[in-house]
Parts: sequence; structure tokens; C-alpha cells
Amino acid sequence: AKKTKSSPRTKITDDPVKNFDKWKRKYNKTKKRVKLVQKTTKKRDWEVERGNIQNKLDYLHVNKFTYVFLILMMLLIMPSGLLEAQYRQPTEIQRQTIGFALQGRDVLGAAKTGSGKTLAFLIPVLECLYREQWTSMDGLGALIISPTRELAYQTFEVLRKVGKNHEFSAGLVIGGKDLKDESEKIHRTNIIICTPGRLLQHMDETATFHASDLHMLVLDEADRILDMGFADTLNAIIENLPKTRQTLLFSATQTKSVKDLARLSLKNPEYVWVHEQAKFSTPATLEQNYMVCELHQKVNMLFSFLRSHLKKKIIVFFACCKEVQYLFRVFCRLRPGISVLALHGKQQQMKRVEVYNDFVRKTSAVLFATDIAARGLDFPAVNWVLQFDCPEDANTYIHRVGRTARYKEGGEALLVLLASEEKGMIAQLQKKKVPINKIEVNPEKLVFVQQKLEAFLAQEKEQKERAQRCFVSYLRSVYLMKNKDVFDVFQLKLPEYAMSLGLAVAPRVRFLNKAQQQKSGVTQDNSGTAGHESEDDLKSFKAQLKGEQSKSQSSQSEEEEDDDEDENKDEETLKPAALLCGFNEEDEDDQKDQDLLTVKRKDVFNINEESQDDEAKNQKQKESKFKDAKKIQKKNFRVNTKKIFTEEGEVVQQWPPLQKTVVPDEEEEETSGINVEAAKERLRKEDQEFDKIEYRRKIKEKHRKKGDDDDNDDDDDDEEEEAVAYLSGADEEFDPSTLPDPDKVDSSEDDDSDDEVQQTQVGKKKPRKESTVTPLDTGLSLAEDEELVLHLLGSHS
Ligand SMILES: Nc1ncnc2c1ncn2[C@@H]1O[C@H](COP(=O)(O)OP(=O)(O)OP(=O)(O)O)[C@@H](O)[C@H]1O
Repeated sequence: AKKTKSSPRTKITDDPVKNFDKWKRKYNKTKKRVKLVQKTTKKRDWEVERGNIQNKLDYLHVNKFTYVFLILMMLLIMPSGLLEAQYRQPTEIQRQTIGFALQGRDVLGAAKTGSGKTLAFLIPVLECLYREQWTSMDGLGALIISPTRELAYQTFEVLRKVGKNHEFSAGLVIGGKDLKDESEKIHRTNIIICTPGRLLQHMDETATFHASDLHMLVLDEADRILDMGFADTLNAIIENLPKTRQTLLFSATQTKSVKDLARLSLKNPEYVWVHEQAKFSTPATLEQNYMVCELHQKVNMLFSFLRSHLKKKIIVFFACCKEVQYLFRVFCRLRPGISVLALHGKQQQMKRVEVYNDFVRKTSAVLFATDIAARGLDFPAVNWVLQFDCPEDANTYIHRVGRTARYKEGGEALLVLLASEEKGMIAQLQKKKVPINKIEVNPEKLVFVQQKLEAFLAQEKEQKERAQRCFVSYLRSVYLMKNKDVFDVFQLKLPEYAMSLGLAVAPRVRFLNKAQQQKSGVTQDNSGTAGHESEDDLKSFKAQLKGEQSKSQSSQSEEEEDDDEDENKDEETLKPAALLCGFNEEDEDDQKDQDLLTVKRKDVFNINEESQDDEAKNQKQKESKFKDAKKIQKKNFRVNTKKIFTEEGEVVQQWPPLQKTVVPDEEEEETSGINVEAAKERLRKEDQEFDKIEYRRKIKEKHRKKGDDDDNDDDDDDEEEEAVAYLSGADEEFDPSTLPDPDKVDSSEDDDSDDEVQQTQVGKKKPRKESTVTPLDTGLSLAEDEELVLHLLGSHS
């Protein structure tokens, strides 16, 4: 056999060239095969190193975690080219927590803002899943919960960078995104970064999603997620998670509440508070000052501040969305010389991301924001944080100022306080080890913008309404603050504040009046109708306010969690705010809240009638309706009176509607003589019934008009849906706009949205419609028809 095998070889050797070619082909083939085998079996460098570390981890002491960390950093970061991102040395919180986390311990990590807590939990998340050889088939392995969408988005981006070489699937699950699309992918996702509301929504609604194999739960900004605003949502989420999981909690203001921690069923957690012994709780590179400024000077102060910091990157924090909305618009028009951006919870998700990215990119700009931007956001190179409104508490202060002076960088913070807030707030800050100095405003440097704002408001009605909402919303936020040592709404000078926003008259805030009455023990007798409010009414009113507040807090909410921007839920989150600070337009749904707020309608909204400017032209139709109505009132004209006759020949007035008795006739027969009391009662009932019907009609009419306006309003997206208003009830003055518009009576009859009350009471809609739909065919020519009609009319009169 050997011979037969060798014979061909000998044959080949006969032709050396052919022989060499054949040998070369064979050699190349073998070389290729070897290379292929080598390629498939050879581990990448970082994989080899990971193997080594894994072996070493078992015997390394916790104190040696610097070493572990450095190697981990090399494994995770260097291969992805992130050395450029300056992750060369671990920060203190990373050094101290990663070791415990890798040992599988539950960790409570606390360190100053900007100290690198994000990597302190992302590295263990990746490492843990890697060790478990997690694949997409294994489903959810790690869950990271953030209080705001922006923070979740930011964490997701960091994870994408540091986990570049891993094959895990990661998903961002936040409100405002396509729920269906998320539902289809979520069961294949290994690491989810989410906001609580949206996660719970998937737990409830997405059949394929389950978290029963979860290994690691991370709460970023843990104290915020554990606070009252998220309580129910978080409890529901935790119920769906396995008890065997590992839990990591991180925040710059970590909770120590045993009650909070018990909810999470932590197992012998390791508490790592890096800066516990530090002299201050804020970064050493942060310079902090506060100034006392009168409420009505704040806008001037802000404008002056921006004018003198044109080349800086600044974040300005406000108390509520409506303040941001209004002041953002007017500041854009004031053109301070620096680009102005706004970020708040009532923006659509796309807009929020756009603003976020825009501000990240810009080197000089000012961002007007609510507290949705207060926690965790890592905007690069922010020079200044200005707190236009006093923060809710010292923790909120610490997070807000933490948006600057991050990771060894410097920064400055300025807190603007009212005189009434100074003592209480500064005491809180001192208690929390915040070093802050008082500085004075230089009155000579103040630029006054009030007149310009007045001019803007005169030109644009919408702007004026925004200013009014801003006014009420700010007062509401102050009123609802828990700490009454700091926040006292009754100390605020309302007329001056309104004027500083460009308003000529302060809108009346009814809940304040009531609270004031209660405070001073004064009761008001309205001689009849509404009477004075009882203690109980007031209590339930306050409870209602508080209820709304806790709802809205759940997202600081106007804000934070607001996971529910998907159309349906969005309304829910908008509602509380709308209930409490609506204006100018009436809405049926708000009837129950009409006692909460109201405005001096005449004083506030008729200002522009005197200034006959362009707006008058735009509003021509509405104005003419008003004027006509007023004229009619003065001259005592009766408009559009229409009479028809019954078959018996009785005259029936159809328009304007007559006030009909609501008391059954029998009653009249029963009584003999004149019963004054009964008559009074009857009249009162009649009045009530008529008022009710008339009131409902007015609301529906306005509601319909608003709908029309909204359809035409292209500029304002969903933000403008907040506009809701209240009619004052019994003490309401006559509104001429409720009279029929002489120019529109005909057209309005064709409007399908006309309400039932009007139809039944006025009884004019049906007959008119019928007559136009089926005209009487007389068999005569048009001219003859006309003649006949004239004749008939002549004989009637
Ligand atoms: N080891 C490191 N080396 C260099 N830079 C780092 C390191 N770790 C984190 N950083 C950078 O420090 C900055 C702040 O980090 P991070 O956002 O994690 O802070 P934080 O402690 O979570 O702050 P906050 O309390 O405000 O949420 C980021 O820009 C991050 O890239």
C-alpha cells in the first residue's frame, strides 16, 4: 500500500515544476486551515485578561480593589478606545463600591455630585452579566431605574460607550417613546434603563415581559425614587422582582431611612459614604453665593445677570413649568445676547431630547429648567447654576448646584432668595454642610425690563395668558411647599409681582383668598347664595390641593417621572396642574374646581380693549360681538326676536329664550291666596334652574370656541393644553359675550355642536333646519314665490 501511495509521488517528481506547484497549493491550503483554527480559538486580549482577573478576584482583599478596578477599567474601557475619555483612575466612590458589588453584596453608595457614581454601578452590571455568561435568550438580567427620562437617556449613552465590546442587549424604557415597539423588544433585553412609570406599564401590559431572573437592581438617585412621589409605583415594581437579586443604591444625598430600605429587602447592605467625614457636602471646586432679592425684582435681576455672563454656560432653575414656559418666551424676545433654551416636563419627548443634546453641545447658552434637570445630568462645562426660585429643601439645592463643578472642574452657584425665605433656607443649608456666602445686588447694574414685558403682553394675548398662568402657578408652588418656615405665600407682594411679569393687574387667586380668610379667621357673608365656606370645605379643599400636589410630585412630576406622555396618560399628568392654575377659558370638566381659582376677568382681560392696536383688528369678530352686545344692552334693543303661533293661535316667543317656570302647575292650584314665602321659594328655584342652564350653555359655547382656536393654533403644541379656566360661581358678573352674536345667529344654527339645552329651550334649531332641507314646493316661479311670501308677511303684521 505504501508503494502504491508513493508511486504517484515518484510520478510527480518526474516533473519538478508541476511537483512544486502542487506542493505549494497544498501548503497554502494547510496554512489557511491552521489560521482559521487559530482565529476561532484565540481569545482577544481583553478576554484573556478578564479570565486572569476572574481567578484573582476570589482571593483579593477588598482593600486591593484599586488594582481590580484598574484592570477592570482596562478591560471595559480601553478596548473601546475610551482612554480618551479620561477614565484613567477610578474615583473614590468607584474604588470603594465596585469591589463590594462584584462580591455580590448589596450596596448603598453616597458621594458628592459629579464624583462618578454612574460608572460605579455600570461596571458591576456589565461584569455581573458577563460572569453569568448572559445571553439574549436569558432575558432581563439587570435593571437600572432613574427618576427622569433625561437621566435614563444619559445613563444609557454611558452604558453604550463602556459596554461597547459586550454583546448584551440594552434598552431605554422611558415614557414618550413608542410603547408597541418597546413591547416587541423588551423580552429580549438584558439590561434595561428605565423610569419607574414606564417600567410598571410594561410589567402590567406586556405579556412577554417578566423579570423573574433578574440578577441586579440599581436605583440611581435612590432617595428620590424611594420618596413619596414614586412610592406606589416602586412598591408595585418590587413586587415583580425576585428576592434573590442584588440591589445597588446610589445618590449624592443617600437615604438612611430604615423604612425605605426595608421596602427593598436589602440583605446586609454595605453602606459606602465616601464624603461622610468631609467638611462640606458640595464639591470643593464649587463657589456658592446667595442674594436676597425682592420678588418683583427677580426678572430684572435675571436679565441683568445674563447680560453680564454672555460667554458662559448657565442653568437657571425655576419652581414650575409655567414659569419656565413664560419666561423662556419673553427672554427669547428680550434678546439678552446668549442663546436661551428651556427644559421642562410638559414638553414632548422629542423636544426634550433635542434640548438636552443642544445644551450638551453648546459652549455658551442658558438653560431655563425645572427640577427635571436637577439630578444626575452631566452637561459638560457648565459655569453657573442660578436658582431663580428657592429649592424645596437642602437636598434639592445640593443636586441643583451639582450640575456644575463636576469631576474636578470648577463652577459657581447663585441662589436667589426672598427676604422671607432667607433665614429658614440658610439654616437648612448650614445643617447640611453647604458653604454659602451672602452677596448683594448692585442696584446700579440692574436692567429694568418690565416695560418691555408690558409691551409684549399688549401685543400678544397668548403671552398675557402665559404670564397669568405663570403668576398663579408660582403662587401655587409656594403655597404647597411643606416647609412653612421657608415658604410663606402671604408675604408675597402680589400686585408688584404681577407687574414685574408685565401684567397690569394681578390675577385673583381664589385659593389664596380662602386660605387668607381662614388664617385671619374672617368669614365672609355673601348675603345668600354661596354663603361662607365652612371649616370642612376648607379642609377638603386643602386635602384636594395636597392630593394633586403629591400626584404632580410623583413626576416632580410636573416633571420627573412623567412617564406617561403617551397621549392618554399625559392628560393625567397635565390635569393636576391644569386644575390648579387654569385661566381664561372655561371647561366643563372644571366646574367642580371653580372654587379653586379664578381671575378678575374684566380687569385682566379687558386691558387691551383700551389700547386699540393691531390685536383689535385680529380679534375683530370677537370685539364686534362684544360691542354689539353692549350696544344692545345700552339701547335696550331686543335682538332677533322671533315669534311663532301655536295651532290655537297663541304667540310663542322662541328667541331670546324666556325664563320658564320650573314649578309644577298643580302646586299653584293647591294654594289659595298669595303665599309669599312659597312664591319666593319658587322664584328662587326658577332663578337657580335658569342660571344653571344658562351657565352650562355658556361653558359649552366657550369650550366649542376654544376647540376651534386650538385647531388653528399651530405654534403651540401640547404645552398649550394646560390652559383651563374657571368661572366664578354665584358671584359671577354678567358676561355680555354670552348674548347671541347678531352676526352669527344664523350660522351658529347650523353648528352641530350646539348643545341640547339650547335646542330644547330655544326650540329654533329643528324647525329652521327642516325648512331649509325640504323647501315647500308651491309649483310657482321664483318671482311668484317671493310675491306670495311678501303677501303672507304683510297679512301677519
Ligand atoms: N474614573 C473616572 N475618570 C475620569 N472621569 C470620570 C471617571 N468617572 C466618572 N468620570 C466623569 O465624571 C463626570 C461625573 O460622573 P457621574 O455623572 O457619574 O457623576 P455622579 O456622581 O453620578 O453625579 P450626580 O450625583 O450629579 O449624579 C462624568 O463626566 C464622568 O465621565
